[in-house]
Amino acid sequence: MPGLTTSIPFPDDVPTHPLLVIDYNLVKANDLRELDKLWRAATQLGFWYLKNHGSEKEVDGMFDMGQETLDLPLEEKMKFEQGDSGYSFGYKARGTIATDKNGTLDTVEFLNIAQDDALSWPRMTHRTYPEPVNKQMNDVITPFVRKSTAINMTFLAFFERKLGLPSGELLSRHRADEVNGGEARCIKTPPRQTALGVGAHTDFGSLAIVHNRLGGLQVLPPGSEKWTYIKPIPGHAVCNVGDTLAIYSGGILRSNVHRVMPPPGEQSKLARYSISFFTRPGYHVQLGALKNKSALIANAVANSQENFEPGCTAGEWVTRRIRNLRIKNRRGPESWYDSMGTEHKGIRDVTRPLPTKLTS
Ligand SMILES: O=C(O)CCC(=O)C(=O)O
Ligand SMILES: [Fe+2]
Repeated sequence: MPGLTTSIPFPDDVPTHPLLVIDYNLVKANDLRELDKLWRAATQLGFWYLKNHGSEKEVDGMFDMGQETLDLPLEEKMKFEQGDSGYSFGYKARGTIATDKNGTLDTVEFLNIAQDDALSWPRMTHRTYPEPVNKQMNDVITPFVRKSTAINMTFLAFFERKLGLPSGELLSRHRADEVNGGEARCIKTPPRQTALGVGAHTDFGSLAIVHNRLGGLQVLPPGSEKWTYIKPIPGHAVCNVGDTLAIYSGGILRSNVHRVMPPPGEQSKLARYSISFFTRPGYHVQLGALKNKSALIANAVANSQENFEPGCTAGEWVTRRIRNLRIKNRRGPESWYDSMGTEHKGIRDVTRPLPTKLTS
């Protein structure tokens, strides 16, 4: 089992950020103390560990499938490349995305499999995939997508209640039977890298579930200027809030900046594979704070300097965000894109607050 060759432990001399541990069994049982902890995690850092997620078998299968696919010859993988138009599904080659203001290229490759394709299999909704994906769709990928979707829908149902939204307001924006940008991802970082793998970013969609066996994922905690590792804990997923949920909630739910570095210490000798699942709203759903549906959200928007009105649909949003990342679409070494996907001239320092009003 590829990722399990974690013969090298996470070093104990690098700083790590403690995350709250949420027990999925207790969340499903509506345990009030656990739900309170989940709310704190989602509103303060926007990251938490999830234990008892019940998808260990599917996650192991995803690591095997991901390694088999990403270890294919480049020529084979390139037949499924995403291109530069902002399309999310398929293969992303190394060196196609800038990780900083100088245009330093990324060192990771990854494969995105659309939630829609996994759920409609063997009927294609968006696109085709390499053979190892097709082979594992029934036994591994579709069950993984179903379980991950169920987890995120459980979280959304809870957030909806806590945000004072009428029942269904968040869930109906993330319907699995409407075309959407949800996807499963496998990322590969080759051994012995020194540069950033995935540059500082906030996730584009609503919720992410990340499964890691090696270190590398880092967060920049609010108010801090120090990037710190999130230590992988066996059997625990790392969950986080993304931008579209931050937008709907008027910033109450926090989409925190994070990045992927090469694994720390001796672990850097190993190739790093990670498995993630992203829930995104339906393509045709309009983005914007749900301030007319909840007094809590209206109040949060009134007290915030941020712009929660990108003025587009979730489909347009994700396309724009991805398109802006691709190195071929960058207009100069000193442009950067804020979390609303808007291009800015000049040097961005992610430890500095974003400009208050954005013209999107
Ligand atoms: O590989 C990881 O640990 C996280 C990846 C990530 O942040 C992403 O794909 O958005
Ligand atoms: Fe991310």
